[in-house]
Amino acid sequence: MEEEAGAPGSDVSADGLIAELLDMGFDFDAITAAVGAVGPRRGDVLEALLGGSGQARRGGPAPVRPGTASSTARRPRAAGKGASLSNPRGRLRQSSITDHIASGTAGRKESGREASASFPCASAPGDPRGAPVGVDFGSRVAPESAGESDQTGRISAVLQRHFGFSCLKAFQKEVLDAWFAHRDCLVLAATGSGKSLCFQIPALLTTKIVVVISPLISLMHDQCLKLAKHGVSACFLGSGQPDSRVEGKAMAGMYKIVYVCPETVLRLMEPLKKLAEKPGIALFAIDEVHCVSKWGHDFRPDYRRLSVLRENFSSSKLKFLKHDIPLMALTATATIPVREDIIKSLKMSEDTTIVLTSFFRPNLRFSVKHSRTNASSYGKDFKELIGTYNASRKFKGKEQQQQIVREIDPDSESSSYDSLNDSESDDEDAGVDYAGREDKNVGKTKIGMTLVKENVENELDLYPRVDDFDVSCGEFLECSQPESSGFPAQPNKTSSSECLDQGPTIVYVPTRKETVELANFLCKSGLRAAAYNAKMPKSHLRQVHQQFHCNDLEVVVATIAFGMGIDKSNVRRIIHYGFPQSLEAYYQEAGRAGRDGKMSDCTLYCNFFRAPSLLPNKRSEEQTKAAYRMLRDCFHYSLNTSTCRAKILVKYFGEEFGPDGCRMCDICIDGPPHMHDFKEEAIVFMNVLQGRSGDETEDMIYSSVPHYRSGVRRFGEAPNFRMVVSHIRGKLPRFAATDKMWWQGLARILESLGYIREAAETPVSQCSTLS
Ligand SMILES: Nc1ncnc2c1ncn2[C@@H]1O[C@H](COP(=O)(O)OP(=O)(O)OP(=O)(O)O)[C@@H](O)[C@H]1O
Ligand SMILES: [Mg+2]
Repeated sequence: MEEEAGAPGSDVSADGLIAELLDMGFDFDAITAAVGAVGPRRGDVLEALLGGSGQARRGGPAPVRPGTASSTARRPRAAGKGASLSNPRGRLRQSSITDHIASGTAGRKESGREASASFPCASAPGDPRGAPVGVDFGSRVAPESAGESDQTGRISAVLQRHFGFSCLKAFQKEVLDAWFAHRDCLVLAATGSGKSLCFQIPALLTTKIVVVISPLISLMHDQCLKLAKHGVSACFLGSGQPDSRVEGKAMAGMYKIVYVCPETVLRLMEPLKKLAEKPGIALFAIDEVHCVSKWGHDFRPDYRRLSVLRENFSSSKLKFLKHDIPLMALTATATIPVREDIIKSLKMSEDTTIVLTSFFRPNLRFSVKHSRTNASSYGKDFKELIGTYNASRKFKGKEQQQQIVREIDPDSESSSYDSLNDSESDDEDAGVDYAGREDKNVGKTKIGMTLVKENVENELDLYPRVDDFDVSCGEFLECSQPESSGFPAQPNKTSSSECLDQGPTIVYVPTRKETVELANFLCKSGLRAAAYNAKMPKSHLRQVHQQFHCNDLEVVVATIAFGMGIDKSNVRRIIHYGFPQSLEAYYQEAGRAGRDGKMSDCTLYCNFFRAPSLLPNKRSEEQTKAAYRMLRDCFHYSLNTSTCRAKILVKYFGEEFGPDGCRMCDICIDGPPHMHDFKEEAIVFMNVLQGRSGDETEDMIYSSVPHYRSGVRRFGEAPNFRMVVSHIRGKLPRFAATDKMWWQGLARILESLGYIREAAETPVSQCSTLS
């Protein structure tokens, strides 16, 4: 039987333990401090680390469900059965968090392969994949005949010298082994686990160039800056590249790592072939590779065309190549169908190595709350957040706080937010898209800069755009000082005040307009907040990135345009104020939190009736259906009252979680709610939906699934939800005082059980009885 974390006698070497704990998502500094304090006993170190998280939380924001989380959060999950995952080729067993906790995990075998959960700074003994396989190391490193220990030594040296890390994580080693073997590799590892290092290290082991395909300028910029700081020359190419000479220099091999957006790769095929000949291309890394798949949440058509890489850079096509140039495809959010689609679409080779780690993030605490998610609920929903930040700078003078407000909105006296309070008026507009609502305040809002009207038009950022960012500098040399490139040298040091000891918050909202509305509201409540959406001027977006990285902002209120790949260690809260587009998008965005391994909150505020109105109408039928499918998964996630949130999320990516939950989420803490019998209400609702009086309460047989609309009803269409509720409240006195939101919840439950359907969906003909 596997030993539980913290059990006596579960000691391993300090290096092995550090590697295990890194894999679990703990911060390196925290681990070494804990090992220093309590010695290299796994149980003691875990206790110290988890105790430390609890302490950190006591000093941090109030927990979502106060009072109960801290004690249970410290309990390690019992070692259950190791998670197994049906991976596309069945070659590798997925590691689970229990692997990381249980002792003796390294060396467990499955399917003929070692699923080592950890390794110190040396290859696992006897690992056949560690054998030297003719890597062309070029002039910087030893010749190909070098043994495995030399290989490990070189990696260690590079890791220490450039990144200051003492060990690779187990999965990083697996990936590098595949690269040494010239194999294509699909890397599926949790957000914040360190995927970037997998393709950055090869650039430092050879004289060849690493070409990285990445979807966003902001992401490329961020990574280039970090590389420059670590003494690695890099550049990015694409529509956002301000210096036309950089492309030529990159194709001449002057930067170790070249980031390219997918559109540009297609244009650069010929120069890349020359680069492959001299000085050579070590690998093509395709980051955020879920963008390849139509089934993924960030589908980018140009990613699909990246099959040209396998077609053109093989030894059969380019005679000077000894081996095909390996493809390394990486993502944190790919469901099983998406993985299959990726391998097929990119034409990855038959013997592609799939490196699969647990998607579980042990320090993320998930919860769901129900809300109107509009301006009328800001006051109530953000009270705690505002209190948290304001309290942390209580020693600051009142005068200074007022100045912040004046800076941000000189028109504060005319603000509509003055009227915001905790009242829960039964606003009939709640749940209706903002499109039809006039907000005179927004056009004249200032958030550190003047926003013009077109910045706040009510549109969704459907896909993050590649040119999402405006940069002044397009190349990043080893000697570049990060300051000169715009971002600070110490990105996680608080530069402006002590108020950010909690770490910042990202609030995701569905529409661009809301980014401005909510940011304005938070600014007026005394917080340092900024809006971020794709339609804002790029100079503003750049400023937000910079301030966010410098800890000058407490809250960024953003659409999906902000997030993918953002690697800031101390983000403490991710709030989704409204439904995400899919659970994949949700997990990706939530993954921005807690990258330092400390406890962080991921809260979803949902209004079941608002989501469909946010689906853009310019979609094909197929896209609309897919969007509904993804939304329905989000509904199920939020409607769930009995299964651990983390369990549902990792299951979505095909991972079995074992019998226990995370013991941190709202479900694990609060348990399932008391059951209520709402049969009478359900029958009334369905009767009215079908045009009956609603007074009959006996079981009814329906000839088809009744439909309803959440929007305005047109002639001949299914009844509008608002009318149904008005009818119930008007005609049936016992329901006169009922809340519309309550009926919305009931309707979504009925829908999830198949009793009713929203009219925009394809009708399903079936008989249902409520019994
Ligand atoms: N071997 C290691 N030891 C310690 N820290 C590491 C190691 N490898 C990577 N890290 C750190 O982990 C953090 C996250 O890395 P990275 O941005 O590559 O994550 P990611 O897996 O690409 O996440 P996402 O899916 O969100 O893009 C970085 O700050 C990096 O320095
Ligand atoms: Mg990444």
